[in-house]
Amino acid sequence: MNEKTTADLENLRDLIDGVDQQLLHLLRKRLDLVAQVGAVKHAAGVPIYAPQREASMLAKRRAEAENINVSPQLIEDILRRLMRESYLNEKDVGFKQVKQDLGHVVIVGGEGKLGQLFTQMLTLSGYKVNSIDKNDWQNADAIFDGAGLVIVTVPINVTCEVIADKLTQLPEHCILADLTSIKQKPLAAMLDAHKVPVVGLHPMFGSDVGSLAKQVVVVCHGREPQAYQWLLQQMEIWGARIVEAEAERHDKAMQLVQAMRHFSTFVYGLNLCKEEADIESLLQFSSPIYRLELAMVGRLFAQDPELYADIIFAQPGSQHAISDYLDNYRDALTMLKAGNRQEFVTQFQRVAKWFGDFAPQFQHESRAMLQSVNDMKAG
Ligand SMILES: O=C(O)C(=O)C[C@]1(C(=O)O)C=C[C@@H](O)C=C1
Repeated sequence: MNEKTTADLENLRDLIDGVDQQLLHLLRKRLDLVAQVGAVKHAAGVPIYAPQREASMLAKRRAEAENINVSPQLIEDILRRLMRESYLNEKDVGFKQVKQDLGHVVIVGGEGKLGQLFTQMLTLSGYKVNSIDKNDWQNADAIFDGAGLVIVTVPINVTCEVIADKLTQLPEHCILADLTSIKQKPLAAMLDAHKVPVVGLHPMFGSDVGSLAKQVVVVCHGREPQAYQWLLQQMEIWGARIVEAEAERHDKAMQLVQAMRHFSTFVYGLNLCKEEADIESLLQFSSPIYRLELAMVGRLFAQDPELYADIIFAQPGSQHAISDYLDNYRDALTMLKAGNRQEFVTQFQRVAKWFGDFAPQFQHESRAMLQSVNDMKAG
């Protein structure tokens, strides 16, 4: 670089620094306004996530961006990231307490990660929350006395046992709920153990989400839904999207959404390990999609094996789904070994037709993800 180029670049970079600093101050200003919105929402019990406001705001900003020759996607990306920050900040002010005369909440398994998250959210909403864990059962009577809501969140393989053995003497009007990732058996166990309000919940997210905004909670109704309506409303205030489902339909979907997905990820990791793949080289030669794939596989092994064993072994039906997958894999391998390229193209087209409009939709969604994977690269 000659001297003139160096000087020109330096000048321009100084100007960019100035603009970035202005952006920083504008961000501070926006965060302060959002904090005020949080306080207003908290007082009125308005949900943290406002989808209509988001949609209309994004549409307006996109149109304005186009008018001044800024990419609409750029402003959308920035605003979506800012709104993620809003969810976190608005959460800190706390939430309106929907049910003020509840009595306290007991979380069975409150020391677990999901238990801790629900403890945090309920506490932020003004409820008194007690936890009962493995070593506390000798104090059970005192802990449950006066409880208005009991939430069970213990490992799947002991859930029904804990419900049947320990939760048959709850206070009369207490609501019994669980957070297990399968629903038929725990719901049946709860209905059996407890004669009054019962509801099955499945939070479709990990405990590290930060905020519940836009996160799905599946609700399988048990008994006396009017008694726990407030709980669903409370979760909506936290930003969650409530999806009602029959326990059977939910469990069937989980065979694919959870059991088969985690099992194939597990086998993928197992295969890399047995083949002694060199992760450093894989990273070096990764395309963004492969980087994302490695992240998805690798993150599994950063977590608790017991949790995934629980999910994978929870339903015998999952074995059928996984076994069908293996059959299809084998057939596809036979096609590959036979060098049947035409058959591959035919099958590909068949699947593409079956995906229909979802295929381009998923391509569009994954493009944004791949770009952020690329953005994260440094050095
Ligand atoms: O306008 C609101 O209701 C807000 O909470 C603010 C805000 C934002 O950051 O602009 C954040 C979350 C909502 O989903 C919508 C918009």
